[in-house]
Amino acid sequence: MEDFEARARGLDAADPLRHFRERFVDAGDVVAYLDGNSLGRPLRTTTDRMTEFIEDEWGGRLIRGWGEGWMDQALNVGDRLGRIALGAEPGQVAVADSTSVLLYKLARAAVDLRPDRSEIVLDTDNFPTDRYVLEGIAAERDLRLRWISTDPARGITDEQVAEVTGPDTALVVFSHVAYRSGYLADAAAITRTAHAAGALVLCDLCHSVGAVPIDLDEWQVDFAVGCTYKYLNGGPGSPAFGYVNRTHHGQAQQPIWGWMGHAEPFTMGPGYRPAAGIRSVLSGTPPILAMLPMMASLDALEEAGIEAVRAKSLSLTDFALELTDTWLLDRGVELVSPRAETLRGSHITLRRADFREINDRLWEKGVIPDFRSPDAIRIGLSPLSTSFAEVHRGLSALAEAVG
Ligand SMILES: Cc1ncc(COP(=O)(O)O)c(C=O)c1O
Ligand SMILES: Nc1c(O)cccc1C(=O)C[C@H](N)C(=O)O
Repeated sequence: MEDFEARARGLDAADPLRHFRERFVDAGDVVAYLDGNSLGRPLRTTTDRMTEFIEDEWGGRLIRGWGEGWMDQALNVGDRLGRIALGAEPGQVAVADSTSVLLYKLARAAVDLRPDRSEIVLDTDNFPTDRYVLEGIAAERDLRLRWISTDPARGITDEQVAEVTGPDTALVVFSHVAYRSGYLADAAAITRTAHAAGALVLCDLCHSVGAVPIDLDEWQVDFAVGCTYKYLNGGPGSPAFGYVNRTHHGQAQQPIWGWMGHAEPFTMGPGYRPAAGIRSVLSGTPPILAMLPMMASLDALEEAGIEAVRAKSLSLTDFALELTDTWLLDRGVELVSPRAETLRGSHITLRRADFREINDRLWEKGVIPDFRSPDAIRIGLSPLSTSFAEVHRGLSALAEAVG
């Protein structure tokens, strides 16, 4: 019988990113945190960064801060995020709002670029907010939703997109990594397929950003959104980001015409005139304070490099899959995630009828995976903060709980 605990120790000792773990705030009672794909852990430097900001920039500079950098912060942090994690040249990413709101703004802008087309393509297993927001846009713009039925263990494929896209398709919306299964979609192929039909794409990056390499410019994605509280450790409710490919600047027009997206916000004149470029994505005052934790995380991500992060993510999920195969699959547990590396995000999902109750028991013991109704447990592995020992502790507790 293999000693997996020793294996985990060896994997941690050989992990080139192991030093990053100490940089995260220690959650005293937590035995294994396996939910970084829902809410990432804070970096220790976040505390200093926030204190300094409150004392010096906000407390010291007060309203003068807007003229000393805050007005551009949503775009400067967007550029940095674009370079480190999104494969986006400067001037195409803004940090603002929540994912739901940005999704609405950019999907509306997208369908309005194809006014003679009547359908939005999406898949049945996309995250609820994506489905609901698109239902709302369809009602508002008198469009039809064209559903791709996805097997929860898989995600959306370009072949499926090819089957349903055509001259009526205005927009294809999909998640790069599926929230339930962790399936990694081929964003470049889906984009090519949509473009071949004359449609645009909007990609939801919530479950990939910070864990999986992304190359939005190279893939020629039209629009993208994502959150910063998962693998970017931005904290609960931290702002989202939106990407608008440069080719659409000056044409794409989002529907919430606030003063911060105006060409001259402080003129306060009559009538809306959108700012040039990505600034027009903004509506209201940018959440300056709420961007700070994510900035600490971007420092760490830049230092580690996204390729090394991806390599560790794959080793972590490999190890979790091996433990699953050895301890769980003969006990009525089903794996609902792809096994192939090329199709894997940074979480794996397991299913059994009694997992709701088992998840509650694990949380009581400080083992924290994530439960998704009706019967799935997600094991989310955040490469900079999760150790192999933690994966071992978490899955052995799960194995014990399933009996
Ligand atoms: C794929 C995906 N899209 C969107 C969201 C949510 O967006 P919001 O930050 O607006 O709650 C989540 C998670 O909450 C998600 O997993
Ligand atoms: N965004 C969340 C929230 O505000 C509260 C609790 C959980 C979440 C989540 O992150 C859900 C998550 N996006 C998911 O993949 O299920």
